[in-house]
Amino acid sequence: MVTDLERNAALHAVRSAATLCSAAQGRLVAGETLTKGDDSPVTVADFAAQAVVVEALTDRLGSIELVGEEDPADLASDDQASLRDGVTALVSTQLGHDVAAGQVLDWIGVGGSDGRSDRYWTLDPIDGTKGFLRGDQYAIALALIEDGEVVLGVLGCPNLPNPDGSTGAVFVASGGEAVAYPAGATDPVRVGVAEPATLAEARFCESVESGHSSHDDAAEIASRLGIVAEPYRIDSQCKYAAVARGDASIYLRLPTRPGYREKIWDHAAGKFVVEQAGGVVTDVDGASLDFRHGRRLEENRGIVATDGRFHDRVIEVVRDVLA
Ligand SMILES: Nc1ncnc2c1ncn2[C@@H]1O[C@H](COP(=O)(O)OS(=O)(=O)O)[C@@H](OP(=O)(O)O)[C@H]1O
Ligand SMILES: [Mg+2]
Ligand SMILES: [Mg+2]
Ligand SMILES: [Mg+2]
Repeated sequence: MVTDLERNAALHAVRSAATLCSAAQGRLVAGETLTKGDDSPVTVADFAAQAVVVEALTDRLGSIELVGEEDPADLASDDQASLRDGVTALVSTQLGHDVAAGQVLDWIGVGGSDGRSDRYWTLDPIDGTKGFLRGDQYAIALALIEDGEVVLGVLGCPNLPNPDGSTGAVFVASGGEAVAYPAGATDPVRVGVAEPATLAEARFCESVESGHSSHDDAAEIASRLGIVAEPYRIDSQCKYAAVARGDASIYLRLPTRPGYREKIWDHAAGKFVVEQAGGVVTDVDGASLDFRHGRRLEENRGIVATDGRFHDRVIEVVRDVLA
């Protein structure tokens, strides 16, 4: 069960992080980006966004359990002093008052939970960091998980173009529906998946980076399904938003190497937005995503999200191609 207090706190937290990230994107200077141990990039804005989400949630809800992507240990060494200062400055600007560096690191550190309890939050403060650095799409993804099931998903997509010409929307999924708050709108609009009459009319989306999802396998799957439209390549969990509101009807995330396990924060919020908008999300074998195994989806491989109608057929072809 999700309380109104939790839903409102999560929406406020994601909006605050989105404001911070929008202000920071395009203004990063040399030294404000770091390569993590797994060779992936992280910026001052990723750390700062995690801090402001924790501040917003704990201020309204008291202590929380959170599985967050970023780790304050990456900022701890003496070499990282200027990165720490950059993070602290972004957080202070967003909160409107000076905050001590130690406080900022403590907030980020709240995200260190192992994700093995009955009820926890998970956060990707910037999903699609490579897209963020390129000046493209990224998302702030926050979800609440209860007994291994997502019960609340909030997805901030600050650069997503809206049908009315505005830019940016926050998607909220809970209680049987998915809604979007387009930039500037106070009232939410209901979002629902597209229902193309035939698979041939479907459009699929995939990662921009071929290292995150195999473009070659996706092209083969699309060809076997008779899909003619070019793939919609868009960074981050904006792919889930695209399926949820009908910009595309399939999202394929196809393993690029055998041992990779998806991180829970890369999928929890987005997959719930698609489901509450009427779609279906599984792994490439058609199995439900299982959030009971800690920080990674240990029992799943890859992702397939669809509008629902053609899910079984898509899985059949995905399994054939990946076999
Ligand atoms: N090998 C591999 N396979 C699958 N996924 C991986 C892999 N390596 C990294 N990651 C995760 O990909 C996250 C970004 O995925 P995207 O779909 O947004 O990528 S892309 O920007 O569209 O190319 C990215 O999330 P962020 O770090 O939050 O950006 C990573 O967690
Ligand atoms: Mg990352
Ligand atoms: Mg991510
Ligand atoms: Mg991230």
